[in-house]
Amino acid sequence: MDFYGVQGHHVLKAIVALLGFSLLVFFVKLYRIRSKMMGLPGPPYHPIFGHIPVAIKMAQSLPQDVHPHHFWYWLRNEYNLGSFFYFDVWPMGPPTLIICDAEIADQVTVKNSLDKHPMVKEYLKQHLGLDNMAAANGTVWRKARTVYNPGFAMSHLMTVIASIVDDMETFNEILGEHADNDQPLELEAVAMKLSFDVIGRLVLDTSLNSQRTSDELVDAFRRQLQYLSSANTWSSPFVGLNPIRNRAIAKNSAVIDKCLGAILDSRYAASAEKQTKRKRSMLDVAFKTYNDEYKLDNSAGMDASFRQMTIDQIRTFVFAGHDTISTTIAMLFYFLHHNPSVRDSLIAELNAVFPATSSNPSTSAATAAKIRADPYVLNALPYTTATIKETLRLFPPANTVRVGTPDSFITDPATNTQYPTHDWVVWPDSYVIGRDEQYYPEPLRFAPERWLPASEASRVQSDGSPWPIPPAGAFRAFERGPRNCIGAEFGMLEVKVVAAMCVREYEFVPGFKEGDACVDGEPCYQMLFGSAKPKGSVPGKMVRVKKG
Ligand code: HEM
Repeated sequence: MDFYGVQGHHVLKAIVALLGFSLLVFFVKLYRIRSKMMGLPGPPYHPIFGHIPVAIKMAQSLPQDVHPHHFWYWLRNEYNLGSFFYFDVWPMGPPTLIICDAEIADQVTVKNSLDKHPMVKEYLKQHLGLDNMAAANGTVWRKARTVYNPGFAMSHLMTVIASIVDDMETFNEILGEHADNDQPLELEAVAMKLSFDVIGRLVLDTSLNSQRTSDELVDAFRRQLQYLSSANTWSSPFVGLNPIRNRAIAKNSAVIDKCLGAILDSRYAASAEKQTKRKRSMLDVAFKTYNDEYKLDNSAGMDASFRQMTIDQIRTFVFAGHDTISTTIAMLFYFLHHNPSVRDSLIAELNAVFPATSSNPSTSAATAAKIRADPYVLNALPYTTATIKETLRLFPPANTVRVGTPDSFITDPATNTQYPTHDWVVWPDSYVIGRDEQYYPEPLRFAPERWLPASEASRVQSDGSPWPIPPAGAFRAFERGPRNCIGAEFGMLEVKVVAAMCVREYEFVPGFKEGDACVDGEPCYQMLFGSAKPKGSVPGKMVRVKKG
């Protein structure tokens, strides 16, 4: 048989040769990867299949939808692994070095901050653009961080708090409607709309009002987020090839660009005038830093590459900020339900700082008034801060993934031996470190007292001895070093406002059922959905707290 004049047996030979070559490349790579693992610490290793047999056992022991945080915790416990270990399931996933020790984690993030792994850019580029701060490295990252750092400074955040309190009042009302109608809710999903509104205030100085209405920009963002869950290397490496999915992402992206571009252009034109006013949006702050740095004059119009970079960064702030905060809010309510004595202590602090008054008999109204008058009061809530930190310790919603290099090694502090990072995805794991008994006695106990200042008398364990002070590197919910979370202070402030305005008026009753899948006995485990999200978005009911 002829194919366009080429004889059939030639075609067959070409196919066989191609297949043979591909197999050769595959086996050479397999050999190279497997031989790198020899002598490195990790679970039981098969010279051909690597850790795939272990991964199969792990998959049988955990629900299918778990976040990789649970993989690393399970492996460490199951095989009694130490402060770090290597895990190689290639070609099912990239060979990974998991760090479970505070000091070693600091070696790759603080002392020598390794670049973000290219797979982060690969994963995020369709959603956030190529220059997004979360995935960029080198000068692109440095420029973005320099432009936006002033917008996240505490002095600037405090100018935004009053408008955020408006959104919080809406959130409080919505919780009340759910309680009064006895309606089940997914708490994280309800809190996510609040997060969109709050980020809109911070970044765009706009009321998106997505808690009550639909908005073209927010709707496009929300549609876009649906495509995140399947886009992870572990579940399906082929998902990025789906043309229907890619078209939908491109369409949403165009809507987001259009909406943000319109806001940007009008703000840029008005920014010169706004710089004289006290309250400025993050965009105004960014424009000023940019203009100062490049000695530009607004009237010349915005440089096209700066415009695209700005759109990418705003997308990044929405992406990085919306669900990390909503997860933290939902998990705070969840942990408070299971720890009534913590709830009592939290309420005691809030009552002392934000008492109801004759002019504002409801605690939320009194709190809103006090925060509007003096936003810095939010920095004087040690127990509330401790409760949020404890929530983040047990349920860190995000993590970093770095790339190893030929000249960077980790050093085991116990032996002073160096181990390679080159060709490994480097994953310092905040979840495993946050549950390590050497830093946190009774690690599974929700005990905010461990975060209180050393001078606080209540900073004691059940046996009366003081909680040990964990090393700084053991709390990594916002990561550490130059690539730490730019929105950490803002995230803490927002959750504090929720706690102050809502916890005394509503209690959340989780709705997990007998027989629901659990991880370590916990039905509300972490799932992979962009970030580490709580199972089922934390289903349950809101109940009004009885007065008196
Ligand atoms: C409770 C809330 C939050 C948590 C737990 C959290 C956690 C984190 C973590 C762990 C990282 C490191 C990620 C990595 O290395 O890939 C990170 C980075 C980042 N976060 Fe947050 N975040 C929170 C809120 C926010 C908010 C509100 C914003 C913005 C409005 C934000 C913006 C960012 C950005 C832009 C980065 C990348 C920074 C860089 O690489 O220089 N985050 N966050």
